[in-house]
Amino acid sequence: TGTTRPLRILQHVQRSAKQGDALSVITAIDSYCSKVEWAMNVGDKKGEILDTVVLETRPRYVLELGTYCGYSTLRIARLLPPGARLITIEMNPHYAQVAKEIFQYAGLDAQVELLVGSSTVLIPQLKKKLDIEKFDLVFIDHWKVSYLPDTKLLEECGLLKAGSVLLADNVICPGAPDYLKYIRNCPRYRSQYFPAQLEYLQVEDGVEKSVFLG
Ligand SMILES: O=C(NC/C=C/[C@H]1OC[C@H](O)[C@@H]1O)c1cc([N+](=O)[O-])cc(O)c1O
Ligand SMILES: [Mg+2]
Repeated sequence: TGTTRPLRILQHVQRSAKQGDALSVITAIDSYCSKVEWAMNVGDKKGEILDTVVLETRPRYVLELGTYCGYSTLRIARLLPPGARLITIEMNPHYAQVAKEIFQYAGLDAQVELLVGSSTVLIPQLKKKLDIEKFDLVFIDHWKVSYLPDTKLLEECGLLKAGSVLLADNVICPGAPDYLKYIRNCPRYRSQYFPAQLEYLQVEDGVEKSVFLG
């Protein structure tokens, strides 16, 4: 095995992290991706901003768009109270399989509901299929061209309420210019930019936190 980057990350986790210890899994992934090979996890610096937003939002219903290997899913899941629900959508079945194994290794697989498929197809099904009313927090980290259409879809499907928080990764690099323009000019949102760096690199990036006003 070890033929793909996600599989090599999983192998490193299984070799270096402590089973059932989510923080050691998070640390192992950051160590591997900063020293051995880069991967598109939100990373430790932007991850701390994510942690802060999760802790201050205290969400009951969380949606993540773009699971990849599950790094940010773990960062969120470890901070949620029992009874909270974390739904993560990944359209690449291989990424989803690796993420599932990483959740199991970290002991958080019961806290995470992983859906494999296109976010644009799955978002309109969430209310019926998963009995979800509204999301308190949405972490957006999938294809950058999908940020804006999927945000509009969340609005149209009535999945946001006054106070819902959107947190978008990579708004500078690779960038999501149409999303930024919309979310910063739409009167239904109050946005705040958190400058940081692209994961594991000295390149400028940041996350955009936007509160839906209803
Ligand atoms: O494309 C990025 N993320 C989108 C992920 C895309 C994958 O997830 C959904 C789909 O399965 C696709 O294969 C990305 C890219 C960089 N980057 O520096 O290229 C940095 C990041 O943090 C990123 O989230
Ligand atoms: Mg990202």
